[in-house]
Formats: sequence, C-alpha cells, structure tokens
Amino acid sequence: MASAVQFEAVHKVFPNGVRALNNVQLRIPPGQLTTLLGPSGCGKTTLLRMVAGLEQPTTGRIQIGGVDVTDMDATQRPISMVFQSYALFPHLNVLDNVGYGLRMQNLPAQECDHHAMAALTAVGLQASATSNTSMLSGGQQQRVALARALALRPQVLLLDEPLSNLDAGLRRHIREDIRALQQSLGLTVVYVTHDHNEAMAVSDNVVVMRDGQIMQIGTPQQVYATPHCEFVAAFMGDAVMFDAEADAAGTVRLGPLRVGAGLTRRQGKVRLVVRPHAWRLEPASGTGLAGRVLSRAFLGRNTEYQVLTALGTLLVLVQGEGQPRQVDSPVSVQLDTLGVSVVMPSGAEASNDP
Ligand SMILES: Nc1ncnc2c1ncn2[C@@H]1O[C@H](COP(=O)(O)OP(=O)(O)OP(=O)(O)O)[C@@H](O)[C@H]1O
Repeated sequence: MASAVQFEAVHKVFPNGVRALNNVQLRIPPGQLTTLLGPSGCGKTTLLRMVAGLEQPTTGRIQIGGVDVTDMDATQRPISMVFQSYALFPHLNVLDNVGYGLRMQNLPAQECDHHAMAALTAVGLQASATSNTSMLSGGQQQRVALARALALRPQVLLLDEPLSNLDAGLRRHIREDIRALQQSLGLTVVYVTHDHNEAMAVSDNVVVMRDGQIMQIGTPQQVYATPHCEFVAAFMGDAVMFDAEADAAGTVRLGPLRVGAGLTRRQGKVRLVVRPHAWRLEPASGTGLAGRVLSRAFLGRNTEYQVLTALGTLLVLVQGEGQPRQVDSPVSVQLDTLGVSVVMPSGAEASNDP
C-alpha cells in the first residue's frame, strides 16, 4: 500500500546552524494515527511543519499520497493542520470559523455551510454552530479547530500537541474523541506529542525521535515492550537498566536471577531493561535475589515498593495490594519475562527498523 506521507533522506539545518533533522527516512501508512514522540527540541514540530510545507528540507524529498510535494506551496498541499493555539477567529461564530478554509477555496456559500456543519457534527458541536467562539471552553475550542481542519477533507491531518492547552481532565476526553474520530472516518493523522502515555493511548504507530533522528518506529506495544536502545526504553516509561550476561539459548543472567529463554539472540554481555512490574516479591528464601523492603506506597491500582538489593535499590510495582510486605522485612526478588527486554547500549547507532 502506498504511504500517505514519505520522507526520503530528509535533512534540515536552520540558518543559525541548528541541525533539526538528520537523515529522516519515514513512511506513514494511510488510515492510521502515527505519533511523533520525543523530548523537547528533538525535531518533531519541524518534521510536522515540513509535511505542511511550512518548512523546507535542506536536502531530501517529501511525498504525500505518492506525489512529490517537496517544492509545492503549503496552500496547495492536501493537508490540514491544527495548531496548539487553535488559532480561531474571535469575530466569527463557530460555523463561520469551521467554514473559513472552504470559503477561501471559493466554494459556494451553501456548500461551505453544508461541509462545515458535517464537520461540526463529527466533533459533536452541531448545537453550537451559531455560538460566539470566545464563549466556548478550551475543549470546545479545540473541537472547533479540529472541525475546521476536517471540513477541508484533507488527505492527511496534522496535529501539533493538540492537548497541551487543556487541563488534565479534558485531555483524556479530547484524546479519546480524536482517536474515535480518526478511526470512524479512517483518517490519516500525524500527531506530535512529548508525552509517552498520550502517544501510547492514541497511536497505531509511534515514531520515537531524538536529536533530529528517528530512533525507533513501531506499535505502542513494540516501542514499550521491545525497545531497540536505552533511550527508547527510558523514554517510554520507568525502567532500570543493568549489565547482564546472555547464553546461547538467549537466557539472560542477572546476579542470581535467570530470565528467558529466547529473550535475545546476542550472546555474552548485554544491557537488560527491567520495567517495575517485571519484579515479583516472594517470602525470603534461598532462591531469588535477597532484598529488604525500604518503603511501600499503596497507589490504588498498584502498590509501589522500594527494595534494597545487591543490584541496588529496585522500584517494584505490584498489582493491587498483592501480598503486602512490611517495611524492613526481608524478601526474595524474582524476575518475570514480561516487562524485561534486551537493548543496544547507549551510544550504539539509531535504528529505523520497524
Ligand atoms: N526557525 C528556527 N530557527 C532556528 N532553529 C530552530 C527553528 N525552529 C526550530 N529550531 C530548532 O530546531 C530544533 C528542533 O526544534 P523543534 O521545534 O522541531 O523540536 P520539537 O521536538 O518539536 O520541540 P518542542 O517539543 O519543544 O516543540 C531545536 O533545537 C529548535 O531550537
């Protein structure tokens, strides 16, 4: 299937010498939601703005729907972009804001209103068509901005940190609305965020970026459970990394613990990533890793322990209350395969493999 958006060897160096994108190769599939995820300054917005035609690559080519758009003006591209700031017109009512782009295309007024109303209905704001935009809540304004982008029926919808101006409660709500809309309309969406939880919650595909480079592309499950490198492992959630030893069967030895088999195809020294839920606490015994409970915090869905061991202080997440362990009590720590992975050490090259 043709990619909805394709980057071929794209580099961007700004006039001040900042290298914002470094040899980006990227294929964004149609009909799916792809997030660009990474820390501040990694080049996500520059990449998104390049799809929109708001930035030009220094070298490299960009295609949308199989058409080379590298030299195409922003206004000619089959995309719509929703900005963090919404950028609504305060002097226009909701319907006129949504229909604005259509009127700019010189469509007859009746047709503009028809498409604008359909887009407003899609975001659940049909009853607010004649409202003044400045009277709307932040969440409603974001929906109007979304409807305005949808009304143009773009091949690709670009969202730049769409939740950043909303409070925590609304964020989840709008995030779910965006995902439901994307799925029901089969939209191709490229979504920028620096929040790994948000990326995992909404995406079909996650593109993890660092310093202008793509570090890994995969489903949320892949980038979380089988990160390629330490950076991706740490960026996708709490994890502790250890030097460990792998044998020919792919079993990894960490102190007295064994995990695998088949965990890795590497043999010898490896870097082991352990998520907090991979540890298991058992009564003190001869097997496992000996530890002592330093603290316990009940968090509702989970209980978080800090456990002092010969490998250092471990953060252990137990579902629910589990079998409560008292502070200061001795425990035996075991390791499950789920939540454990083997990565390339820091400094090893980035990988674009899906
Ligand atoms: N117009 C510009 N001129 C010079 N440097 C720029 C320009 N725009 C962005 N940069 C730089 O390019 C790098 C990438 O910026 P970009 O905004 O793409 O990152 P980002 O990952 O979207 O970050 P954030 O999450 O903070 O928005 C940064 O170092 C930034 O300072």
